[in-house]
Order: sequence, then structure tokens, then C-alpha cells
Amino acid sequence: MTIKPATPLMTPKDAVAGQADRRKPAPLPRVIVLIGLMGAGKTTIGRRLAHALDLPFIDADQEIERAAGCSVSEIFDRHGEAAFREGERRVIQRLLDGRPMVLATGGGAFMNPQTRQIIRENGHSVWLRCPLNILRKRLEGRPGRPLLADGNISEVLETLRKTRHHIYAEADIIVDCGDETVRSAVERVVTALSSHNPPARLPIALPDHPYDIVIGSDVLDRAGALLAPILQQRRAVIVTDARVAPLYLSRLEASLHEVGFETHAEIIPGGEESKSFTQYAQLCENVLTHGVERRTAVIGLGGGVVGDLSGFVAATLLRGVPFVQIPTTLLAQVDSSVGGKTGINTARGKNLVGAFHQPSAVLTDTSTLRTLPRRERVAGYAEIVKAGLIGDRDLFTWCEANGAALLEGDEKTIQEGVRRACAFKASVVLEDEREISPIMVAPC
Ligand SMILES: Nc1ncnc2c1ncn2[C@@H]1O[C@H](COP(=O)(O)OP(=O)(O)OP(=O)(O)O)[C@@H](O)[C@H]1O
Ligand SMILES: O=C(O)C1=C[C@@H](O)[C@@H](O)[C@H](O)C1
Ligand SMILES: [Mg+2]
Repeated sequence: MTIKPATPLMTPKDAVAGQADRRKPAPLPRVIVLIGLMGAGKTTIGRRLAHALDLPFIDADQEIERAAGCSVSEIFDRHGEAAFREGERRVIQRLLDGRPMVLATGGGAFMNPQTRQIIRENGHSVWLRCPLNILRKRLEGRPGRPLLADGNISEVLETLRKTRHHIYAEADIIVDCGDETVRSAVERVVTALSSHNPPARLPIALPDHPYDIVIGSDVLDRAGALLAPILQQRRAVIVTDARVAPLYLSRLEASLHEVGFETHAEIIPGGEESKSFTQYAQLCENVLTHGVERRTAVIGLGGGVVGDLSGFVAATLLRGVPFVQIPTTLLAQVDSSVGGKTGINTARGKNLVGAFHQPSAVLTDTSTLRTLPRRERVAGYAEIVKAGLIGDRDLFTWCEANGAALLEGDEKTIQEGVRRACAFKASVVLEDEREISPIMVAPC
């Protein structure tokens, strides 16, 4: 079997953040983009933050004013809000060219999907989240903000909160700012930036269906922010089992709700018996009764049984809906969640009815392994060793040096093991996505 060279394991952004070598403390990000409602302090905090980090400071509103030769209010008056928004998008695109800086955006900038994508690709976004009563006090009697020109400030702010907070929640980092001094707000942002530990991303470069395996600790709490840019609809059906649900379902739901997802959960009994025609039919009926559309995602939260069954439901409901895997056993993290194989068992054997259905993303939260019995962890580790034995000498050598720490539950070591095993498996999948070559069909 020929193994393709490993796919790039890190996005440039992760590499900048120091993910390439986990032994070194991550350096602070060098392109920091502040977002949040009017009056949150993006300009004020941003200027001081840039000074503290010895970075240039740029205020997008001021850049737009300079380019237009008039104030934001005058742009709104003369050309209308749509023209301002278009100018804002162009200015931010021009500014974020890789140069290190602290960029304070206007309150509406992050609402534009293209601008969000530019920020995501080129910087680290920080949402300055501030209670509305404080914003109101700061903004009262201060001209220059056209959205507040006519209308009651509290009402305008409440409308903006409703329409914007769930989008701001997609930021890489959220910092709660209140009535403290600007200095302590800056300190808070610096602390958040230095403790920020972005997950590693392993791109699976399938020609027709590329996606990422995102690996990190507490990824579950950021699931909403990670999935919102990928999924076409903020609606999802979560499938999980009776053991996993009390442990992790509410955290997943909370992170999805934070970015405006509507969710419905289906809880199946744990164990291999659930990979049956009966359970499959029941699940399909339940989901259809609840209501599902072509763009509604099915999210499998659990081990291999949940992943295989929910994946098959996703592959077949309405002839296929988007699917997300959130594997919570080590075995599922290194094996069944990679490759798009879904299915159920029949009386004649395991996995005999199923489909290839690649996920839109795999979110691997290694902190969920803390509640996994050691026996299950050993089973997952055996799969990592197997990958090393059959085709990845470096991985096997890595296991010899790090196996004990992994089995002890050291999370950084687990993340590295998962990443290496998934990279190996991904190279096999890229070679032969549908397991057509004879070697792939062999039971290994
Ligand atoms: N702790 C604080 N953090 C941030 N700003 C504060 C703080 N205390 C007072 N302010 C004041 O709040 C006002 C609003 O701040 P600023 O103009 O920086 O907000 P902004 O987020 O840039 O708003 P906009 O989106 O309208 O540009 C300023 O007058 C600032 O001095
Ligand atoms: O919240 C907003 O939409 C705005 C905020 C300001 O920074 C300016 O960009 C403009 O007044 C619009
Ligand atoms: Mg400002």
C-alpha cells in the first residue's frame, strides 16, 4: 500500500499561534481584530492594547472616513448605509493583508459574511462583550453614530443585541468588559489572548468534499462558533446516547444556541444493539416528525455506535443532509470518525448496510475522554498503534515514546496521538475513499 505524503496539519493561523510545537508557550497573536457593539471600547481599548503589545493600531471607521474624505455620519447621509457597508468591507479586506496590527472594526463590520471570512482567515477576532446599560451610559449625548441619530438608545441597542450577539459569538475569543477602567479591560484582553489555545486543524482534502478535523480541549464549548461558518442553516438535530447525553449534551446545546442554532436532541440507548434497522427506522421517523430540511445538519455526539448510526441517518434522510461528527471515545476519534463510513448491523453481520457520507466537519474534543473508562482508552490506543504498525513507522516510534503518557490521560499527548493517527487514516482515505482497492477491503 502506498501512503500519500501527510497532508498539511496546521492552518497558517494555527502555526502562527504556536500550535506546531506544543512544548513552547504560544506567542500572542499578531493580528488582533476587535469586534462588538458601538461603545464597547474597540477604539479606546484597541489603541491601548496596540501600545501594550507594541503593534500598530488601525481604526476601520477612521480609515473609511479618510478614504471617503468625510465622516461616517456624512457617508450615511449622502450615500446611505449600504454604500457605507460596502466601503467598510473593502477597507477591512485591504487592511488585513498579513501585517501585524490591532484593528478596531466598526460595530457592523463582523455582520458581513465576507468580512467575517477575511477576519477568520487573517486574524484573531476578539469580541468585547459589554452589558447594554453600560453601553447606553457611554453613548448617551455623544454624536457621530448614525444608527443612534434618531430613536431611543436603549431600543436601538436591544435590537442590535438581538440581531448581532449570536454572530459576534463566532469570534475566536470572547472577553467580558464592564464598567472597569480601560487599563484593566486591556489587561483582560491580554490575559485572554495569552491563554487562548486554538484547536489544531487537520484538513481532509477530498476533491469533492474537503473538510477539517478540529482537535482540541473543550472544543465542545466552541462547537457553535466552529460550525456556524460551515453549515448552511442554523438548525441541527443532535443524536447522542443515554450515557453521553447527561455528560455533554447541554454543553453542546449551549454553544450551538449561543450562535443562534435551533436544536433538537434524539437520545438513543447506548451499545451496539442500537446499530439496528429498528433503531434506524425509529430515529428517521422521530427526526422527520420533528421536522428536517435538506440543509438541517445531523450531529452525532458520542462513540462509534452513535457516529455510524447518526451518519447513516444523515446519509439517507431526504437523500442526504449535512453531517457533523463529535466523537467522544478515543476509538471513534482515531477510527470511525475519519473516512465517512456510516452504517448499521444486520443479522448476517456488522456494518453490512450503510453508506459513504463524508461529514462537513469532525470536532474532536479530547477533554471528553476524561470520563472514558480506561479500558475504552486502551481500545482507542490499540487503534493508534495499529495505524503505526501497518503503515506509519514514525507513528509507531511515537507510540513507543508516548504511549504511557497517553494512557495516563495526558491531554496534549492524546491530542498529538489523535492528530497523528487521523493524519495516517486520512492519507489512506484520500488514496481510496470508497475502499475499492483489495488491500482496503481486507479486514484490518
Ligand atoms: N472601560 C472602558 N472600556 C472601553 N471604553 C470605555 C471604558 N470606559 C469608558 N469608555 C468610553 O466609552 C466610549 C466608547 O468607546 P469607543 O469609542 O472606544 O467604542 P467603540 O467600540 O469603538 O464604538 P464604535 O463601534 O461606535 O466605534 C468612549 O468614550 C470611551 O472613552
Ligand atoms: O454598529 C454599527 O453598525 C456602526 C458602528 C460604528 O462603529 C460605525 O461603523 C457606524 O456608525 C456603524
Ligand atoms: Mg470605534
